[in-house]
Amino acid sequence: MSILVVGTGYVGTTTALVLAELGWRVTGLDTDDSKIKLLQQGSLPFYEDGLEALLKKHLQSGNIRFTTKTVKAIEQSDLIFICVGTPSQQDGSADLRYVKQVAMDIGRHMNGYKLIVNKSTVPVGTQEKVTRWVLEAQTRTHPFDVASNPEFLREGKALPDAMYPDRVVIGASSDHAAKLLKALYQSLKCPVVITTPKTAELIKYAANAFLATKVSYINELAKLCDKLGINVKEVAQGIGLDPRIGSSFLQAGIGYGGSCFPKDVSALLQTANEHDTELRLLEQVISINRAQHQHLLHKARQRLGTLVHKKIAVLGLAFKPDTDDIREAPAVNIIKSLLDEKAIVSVHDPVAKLPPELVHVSVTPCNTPEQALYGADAVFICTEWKSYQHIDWERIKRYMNDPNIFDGRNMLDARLMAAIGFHYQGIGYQC
Ligand SMILES: NC(=O)c1ccc[n+]([C@@H]2O[C@H](COP(=O)([O-])OP(=O)(O)OC[C@H]3O[C@@H](n4cnc5c(N)ncnc54)[C@H](O)[C@@H]3O)[C@@H](O)[C@H]2O)c1
Ligand SMILES: O=c1ccn([C@@H]2O[C@H](COP(=O)(O)OP(=O)(O)O[C@H]3O[C@H](CO)[C@@H](O)[C@H](O)[C@H]3O)[C@@H](O)[C@H]2O)c(=O)[nH]1
Repeated sequence: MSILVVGTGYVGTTTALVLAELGWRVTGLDTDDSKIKLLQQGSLPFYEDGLEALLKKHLQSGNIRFTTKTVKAIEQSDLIFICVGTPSQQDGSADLRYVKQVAMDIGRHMNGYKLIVNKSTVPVGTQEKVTRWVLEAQTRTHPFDVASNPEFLREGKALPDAMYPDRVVIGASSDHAAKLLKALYQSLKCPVVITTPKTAELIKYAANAFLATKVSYINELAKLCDKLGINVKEVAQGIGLDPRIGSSFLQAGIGYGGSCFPKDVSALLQTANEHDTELRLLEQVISINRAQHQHLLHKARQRLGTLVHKKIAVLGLAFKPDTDDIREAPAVNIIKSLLDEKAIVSVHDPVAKLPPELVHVSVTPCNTPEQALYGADAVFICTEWKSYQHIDWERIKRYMNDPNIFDGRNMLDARLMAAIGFHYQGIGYQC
């Protein structure tokens, strides 16, 4: 079976490499020439631990190759994964234009049976749309199936998540398609949920919306903890030990970001709207999250009186550690608010870069955290990079103008920081 993966972003590249590791022959296709050139040379177009070694291994083994030649790639494949982006539109719904383009390309260049598998996160009913788009584009009739196979990997953990998934979800409308996909994944040794395409599509949104709800729930509780002088981390531990609740996604902070939770919760709400259904809980999840980063700014304003002309060091730009992805990163909103309030901002992140709209404004990008912290009136921790735990805080305190830490990820030890002489505040967590 010859496999084509269309879209070589975070999901497509990981999928292609894991399939290559499982022994399949895989082609990665992208319209972005610069990404393909990098991949052909054995370099990743994004930061993701462990993937580059696998890329080099399978370029050598011959299990993987990359191309921008759409027609040839489609003609030579039996199984095609769609892994292109599905960004938010103005109204919050998912933009399916890239998925449509791929479906039309496949239809136009089909030369025999193809199993088309959609891995992009798409609204319920998209499998039917893809089927229609392929049919409309066909110039000669060829049989095909369209299945839904949502992806659950996390950035920063993409390789282990894809190699050892908790489950594989297959939404297929034919036994043939379900059997082919089951066979493809059989060596993964995890539960396989075989269902309808619509159910598979909803499972993906329901999973992300549930996890986002957990985050907004603990963030709401953290606000109460602040008022009551209670440590939210202990509350999270105390409730998380109940297996019905579970300990994951109970880390309070400045809110969830990234390319998935914000857009997927909005898209699910939009689907509900289209079907005259109110999802009031999810409306609140979104609104809590949108305001969450303000909580940290509020604490700083209260402590410093004003942020005007205060020197603020922001540690961490990425929406979470171990990735360079800054899509919907809370740090970016915090920096924009700081600039609006005329603060002087310096920023450090081990891998992520400032977005273009913040490059030519008065934000100083720094190569080390120490550089960012020099002369600062306060530090805002926006991403819990492990390396920030290893900063020599005692030494750095001497170089700060005013030793204030506003820890948006509750990553430092409040008591230790206070003992060193810092004024330390986390989210629902302080000394
Ligand atoms: N990033 C994640 O952690 C993650 C996890 C699970 C699911 N998802 C979902 O997977 C999908 C892809 O996400 P991503 O983060 O990998 O996106 P991405 O933006 O990193 O990559 C998408 C790629 O598709 C390419 N592309 C667009 N149109 C194309 C076409 N016609 N032909 C060939 N290539 C084309 C783009 O050039 C880009 O390289 C989205 O629906 C997302 O919601 C993402
Ligand atoms: O206890 C927590 C856990 C997460 N977050 C934040 O939530 C966001 C999302 O984190 P995470 O889920 O780890 O990252 P993603 O890579 O966005 O992965 C999510 O989105 C992917 C794309 O759909 C899915 O495949 C994954 O299963 C799902 O976890 C980040 O900003 C985190 O900082 C918290 O604030 N507190």
